[in-house]
Amino acid sequence: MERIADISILEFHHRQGGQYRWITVSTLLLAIATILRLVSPSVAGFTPNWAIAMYCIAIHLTKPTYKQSFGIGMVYAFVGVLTSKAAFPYGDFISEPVAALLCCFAVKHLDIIKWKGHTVLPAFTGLICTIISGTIFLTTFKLALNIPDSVFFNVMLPAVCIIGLINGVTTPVLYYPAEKLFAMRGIIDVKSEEMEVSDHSRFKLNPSREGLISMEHLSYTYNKKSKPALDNISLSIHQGDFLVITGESGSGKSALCMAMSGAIPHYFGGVMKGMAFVDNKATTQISIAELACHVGMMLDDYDSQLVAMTVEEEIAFSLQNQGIDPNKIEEAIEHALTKVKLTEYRKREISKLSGGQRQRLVIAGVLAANPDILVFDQPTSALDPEGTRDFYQLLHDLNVKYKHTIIVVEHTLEAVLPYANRLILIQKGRIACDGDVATTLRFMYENNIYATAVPQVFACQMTLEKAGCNMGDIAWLDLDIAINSLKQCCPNGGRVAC
Ligand SMILES: Nc1ncnc2c1ncn2[C@@H]1O[C@H](COP(=O)(O)OP(=O)(O)OP(=O)(O)O)[C@@H](O)[C@H]1O
Repeated sequence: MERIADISILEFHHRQGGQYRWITVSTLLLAIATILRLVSPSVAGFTPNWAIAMYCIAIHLTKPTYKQSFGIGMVYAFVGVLTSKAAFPYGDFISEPVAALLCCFAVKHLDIIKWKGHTVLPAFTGLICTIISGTIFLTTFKLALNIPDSVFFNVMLPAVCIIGLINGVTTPVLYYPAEKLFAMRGIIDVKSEEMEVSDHSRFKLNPSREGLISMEHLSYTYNKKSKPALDNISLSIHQGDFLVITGESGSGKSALCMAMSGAIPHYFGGVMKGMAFVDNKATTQISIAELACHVGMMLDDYDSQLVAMTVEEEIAFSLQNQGIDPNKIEEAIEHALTKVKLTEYRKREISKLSGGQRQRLVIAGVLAANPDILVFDQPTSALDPEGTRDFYQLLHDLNVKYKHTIIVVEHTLEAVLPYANRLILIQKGRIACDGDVATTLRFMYENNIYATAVPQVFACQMTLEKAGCNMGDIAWLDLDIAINSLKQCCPNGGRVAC
């Protein structure tokens, strides 16, 4: 294992789309191939082999490993066998994985094959993979059904060569629009911006700070961006913290949350410098699935995280995804519902829940993995004041009663700050201030940085202080604190001592 002396210069490059994009792309193309196979007319008895063209395209676009390519070939074979009208279609189980592996080899090692500076690999793999796959398939067909040699050599093999030639044209013709489409949807990178993916597995990476999460000189620049979204962030988050992160729109708050959950760098394409550690492990050395056991995240469009029909099905789905023992699911559902106070809604359809209840359900689903840390990105943007108050009371319970560490990104600070022990102000991707709530609010007010977000009651205390009034040491985070503080300053209803 290689030791890294200066973690701030360590870089990690990642392509857009995440570790499972090979599944997304190959599955979508498989659906298209199956439809085309069923509806495309034949010309002089010949049709392209859509399946081979499509998995070659998927392998070109996502560059899977050999194991993953084998998986793609097997899935296409299954669908091929199920939809085939041939008397003996089972040769697909050999021919498709072999051709997929061949395509994977070509993508990894034969990218040098060029014509006038342009790659001709899609055409080459379309041709070769079809001929090899077809030959294997027909050989099994011949052996199984005892086809005479004369038919095999004079009819079947020439037919395979013709279909190979057709696929040699079809594959590149489909490849370029597919590349454009997937790049437009953000599933893959545009070819010209594609970068090598880094591998940190050979490094020995240990945090130099203590904490459930620690970030060391972390910078992150999204693909196609010149300015970093995060710029040299160093911080530690400790067990039991209730941390609020605030800052102007576009300052990098969500990016910071993404770096905590591992979506940066695992999903988003870009360049990360420095390192984020979760539970003392570098996020570049563990998978998103493993990170989800430590950090649970609720997105601002939380409805997109709901997938089932009823409340209990939703939580059961999360639990099954975590691989929880089926005998323990019942108990875990009950536990998660108790934590978010939704027990009485257990059988209810999700469509019949209010916005606040759906939000609690998302939290219950996140809690199913039993993460120590819960991250909420602008959770109350769709809630009314009462819903917002209830929501933060719930987070307070999760923090105090169930010992979860809470991280909240918020613009509207009044409702959340009474529960927080720490407030971070982000400005242009950097930490402008990190301290207890009163210290950061004072910094914002005095330096006029995002001062519009400072709660009015705190701004009032600052204004009185500026006027020379001594308002005591306790920060006015809500009206009750302010009233008590004022009562102490003027106990007999007298005038404030200025
Ligand atoms: N997927 C992305 N690809 C490229 N750039 C992005 C992406 N997401 C965010 N950015 C850019 O990164 C910077 C930080 O964005 P981020 O969403 O983290 O800000 P934010 O503080 O959470 O903003 P808001 O309060 O509006 O949600 C912005 O300049 C934004 O345009």
